[in-house]
Amino acid sequence: MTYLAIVRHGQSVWNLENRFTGDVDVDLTPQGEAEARQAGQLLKPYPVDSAYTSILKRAIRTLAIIEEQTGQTSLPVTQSAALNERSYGSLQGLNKDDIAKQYGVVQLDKWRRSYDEVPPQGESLEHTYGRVIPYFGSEIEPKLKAGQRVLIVAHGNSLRSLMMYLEQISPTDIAKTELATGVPRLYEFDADMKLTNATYLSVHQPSTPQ
Ligand SMILES: O=C(O)[C@@H](CO)OP(=O)(O)O
Repeated sequence: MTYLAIVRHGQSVWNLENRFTGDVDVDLTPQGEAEARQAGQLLKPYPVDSAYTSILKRAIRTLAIIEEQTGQTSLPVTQSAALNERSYGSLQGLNKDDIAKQYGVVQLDKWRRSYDEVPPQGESLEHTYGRVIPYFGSEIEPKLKAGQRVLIVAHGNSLRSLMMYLEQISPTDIAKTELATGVPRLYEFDADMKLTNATYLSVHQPSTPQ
């Protein structure tokens, strides 16, 4: 039995400004740092043997903050561009509301959430899947199969493609699947690498006495 935790980086400056970000290397906001700290607290009960992240600073810094919080500061960390956010091509830097005004909300939604729509000069989710999953299969899955526990800190769309693979989400259903910043998702596997549980970690709300 082992587990894999995935975390989308905390809020970035361009998340806050509602701009297409893709592979532009923008930093975390103070709120993004706070989200990373909370993710670290939630991950404390789930120590890992190694961690993976993209080569973009919003993910690298989120991972570093998580490590500080969990106390796992000497974790082996691998950075790979295979885990980068999908490229939004010529949409990068543009405001999403302005794009909605120019092209309509239906087109905006297709570019953001459909599986196969390709943003101008960018990557579709299908393209992103095509680089994330082979990397996961060759570098990360063998470690899980060997019983090691792994943390991946990456991006909304690179992780949505991984969620498709792990949870067998269809191209239609992935369009409705969102991943919030800084909220860890934990996958548990049995000895045959069969997924036994998938859950978001969240702050425990004490129940109100009846
Ligand atoms: O702009 C982006 O790169 C992504 C992630 O922040 O946005 P979206 O949610 O539109 O895919």
